[in-house]
Amino acid sequence: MNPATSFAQLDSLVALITSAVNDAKEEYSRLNLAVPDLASVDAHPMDSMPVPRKLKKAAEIVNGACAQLSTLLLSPYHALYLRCNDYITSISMRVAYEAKVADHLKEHPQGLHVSEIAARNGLEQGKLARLLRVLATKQCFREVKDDVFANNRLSVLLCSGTPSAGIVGLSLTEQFQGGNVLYQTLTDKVTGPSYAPNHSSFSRAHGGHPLWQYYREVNPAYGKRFSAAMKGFGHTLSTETMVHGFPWNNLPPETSVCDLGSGIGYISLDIMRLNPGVRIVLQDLEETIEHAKAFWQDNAHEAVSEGRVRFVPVDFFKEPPVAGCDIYYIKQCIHNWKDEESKVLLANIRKVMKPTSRIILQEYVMPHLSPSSEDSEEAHFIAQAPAPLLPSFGEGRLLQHYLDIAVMILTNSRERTLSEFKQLGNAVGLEIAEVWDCGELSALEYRLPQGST
Ligand SMILES: C[S@@+](CC[C@H](N)C(=O)[O-])C[C@H]1O[C@@H](n2cnc3c(N)ncnc32)[C@H](O)[C@@H]1O
Repeated sequence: MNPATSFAQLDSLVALITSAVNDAKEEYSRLNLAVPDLASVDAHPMDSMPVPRKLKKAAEIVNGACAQLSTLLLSPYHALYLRCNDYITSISMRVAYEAKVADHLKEHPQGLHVSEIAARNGLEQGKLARLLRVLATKQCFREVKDDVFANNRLSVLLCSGTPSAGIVGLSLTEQFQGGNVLYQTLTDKVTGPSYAPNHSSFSRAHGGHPLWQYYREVNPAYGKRFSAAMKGFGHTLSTETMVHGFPWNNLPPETSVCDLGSGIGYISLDIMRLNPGVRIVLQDLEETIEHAKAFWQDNAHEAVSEGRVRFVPVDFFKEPPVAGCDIYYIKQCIHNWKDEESKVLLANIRKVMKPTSRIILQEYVMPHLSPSSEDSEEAHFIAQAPAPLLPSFGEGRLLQHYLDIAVMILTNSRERTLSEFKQLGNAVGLEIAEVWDCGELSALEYRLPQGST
């Protein structure tokens, strides 16, 4: 190929980056906000507000295009080696998290010598410094002088008690341990082809227990951490955007919303803050509903005392949820189960729907990566990235693929495409009426077919 022709792909990627960065600057100017400072440990206003669509898209394009551009310019040996060793970031992060490095640095904004950090957590200082340097290279922690480390915008989120601490712990322990035995799980004649929860790699690494049973019977402390992790993960997925993606604020007063598989119900709390007229019913397994009660008592006790929220334990496979609600909201539960169980769950809801009831299922809708994919319905609902990026935005939307594998490891389940969601609904007599773009996740709206009872 003519060298000049081959430069076109470099130029296209750079042009995409330039245009996306300009969009980002416009959004920060419109909101009168500065771009976050990576060295700062203070929360930025953008961290707790709905991320504007234009800014989110700009970040996805920059992320996808920078990754693609650097892969073009690096030698393939170098690029491949880096990918094979991505886990070194995870293991370094685990050491920093377990050894509470961020906590130790909290009172030392100017930084602390690694010998002092090591004196507090008992690790060998030379090894600790090398691990922290890997993380600092990935913009988590800063090395402010030789062997002196300080927190920054990312590392401060590793501190105990922050919203992200739970999801960091879950990712780096139970999920990581499961991931370690994924290959054995996939090549085992029994567990490889199976989608049963007790055949997950998590189960292989944890005495054969499926995840929920493990939390209930073996490690309730991790079970509690999982509930907190789901709330923290809301920040990763930009909960605010998820809540603003569906018109919750237009629902008439007294609309009943059953949050099924609610966890502690933090999204429902956001929904109620957006529309105080709604009536919430939280439904989950008994022990999780106890966590939900405590969370609502701490964060919205007046809604509890005024009866605007009810707590009703359920096993959603064994019995239907509370009957006759206007909305059945179910977020990131179906992705934990294979089709058979998912159909039972949806069929149980269908049994108690009124003709006007809607199911709002909030999940990732997985894209096709191939530019030749002709799923026109998907193209209608799901934004495609501009060429020469992968249509799915490549690394710009890596998170959805990470989560797809996380649920493979933890619960032996998967994220689904739009046509798979359609098939699930059709199998139990439900139709998809709308797909709402909620930023990271989508909200699929299922209704009963017209004229059905
Ligand atoms: C991935 S979490 C999602 C929680 C919440 N919707 C959110 O997005 O944060 C899945 C939830 O399903 C609940 N769950 C699992 N099995 C269940 C069952 N048989 N009946 C009711 N809830 C169940 C879990 O306790 C957990 O809270």
